Amino acid sequence: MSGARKVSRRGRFIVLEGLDGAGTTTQAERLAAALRAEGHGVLTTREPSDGPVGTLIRQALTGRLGLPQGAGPLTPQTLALLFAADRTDHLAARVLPALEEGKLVLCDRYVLSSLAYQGASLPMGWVEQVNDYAVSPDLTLFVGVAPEVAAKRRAARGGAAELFEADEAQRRIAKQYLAAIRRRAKKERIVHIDGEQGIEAVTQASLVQIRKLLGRKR
Ligand SMILES: Nc1ncnc2c1ncn2[C@@H]1O[C@H](COP(=O)(O)OP(=O)(O)O)[C@@H](O)[C@H]1O
Ligand SMILES: Cc1cn([C@H]2C[C@H](O)[C@@H](COP(=O)(O)OP(=O)(O)O)O2)c(=O)[nH]c1=O
Repeated sequence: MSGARKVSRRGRFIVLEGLDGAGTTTQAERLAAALRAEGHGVLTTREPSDGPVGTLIRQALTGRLGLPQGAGPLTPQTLALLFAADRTDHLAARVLPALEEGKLVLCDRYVLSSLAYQGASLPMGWVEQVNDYAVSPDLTLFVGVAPEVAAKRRAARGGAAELFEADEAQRRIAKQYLAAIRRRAKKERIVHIDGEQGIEAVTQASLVQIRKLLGRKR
């Protein structure tokens, strides 16, 4: 990000991104296992985080906020600010300490999700601005799948539908991801992984990119 702070980080910050159902949760677990087996210290984490604001967001996404009768829904702006607020807590509580300890941090979603999801209904420049505090990842792996493929995988996975999971919203978010990647790729390393391959192939393609990062001098 333009105002990204320089923090002492001996570790590496790796982010997984993609549509709901693209397979980032599956890959985060598999990549962590593979990297730990190679002797790396790994922290797996996610956004929305498991902190107080992240927990509130997850309740909002599934309509479980428990608001009094008549209290309106959160506006897109409020939600964007909540994601950005959660991010600052998450960085302070989990990500930055692990990076300082020299760990590999594998994070399921980060700023690019805000640019794609909140940027689908708000000016992307504003969303970027409210996330200015967030440090840049060393590598982002975008697990790309067609919205129809992601929808089939969500249906097979089951579970309650969340706020952004309607088919039309996902098609808009897919386009927005590509616009966000074009915008951020000038300043950050973002690699597209073909997420329509089998699970193991996606893991191996991701490991190639992570090993490249680990082999590179800072
Ligand atoms: N490459 C893949 N091929 C086929 N199915 C997959 C693949 N990756 C994940 N899945 C399945 O799709 C569903 C959604 O995956 P998940 O990792 O939960 O997605 P996300 O965290 O991106 O929403 C799960 O049931 C998972 O087993
Ligand atoms: C981190 C982040 C997530 N989101 C959305 C993406 C998902 O729809 C939802 C997170 O829910 P989650 O359960 O993590 O999604 P999944 O496991 O299916 O990928 O929040 C945003 O809209 N903005 C953000 O900044």
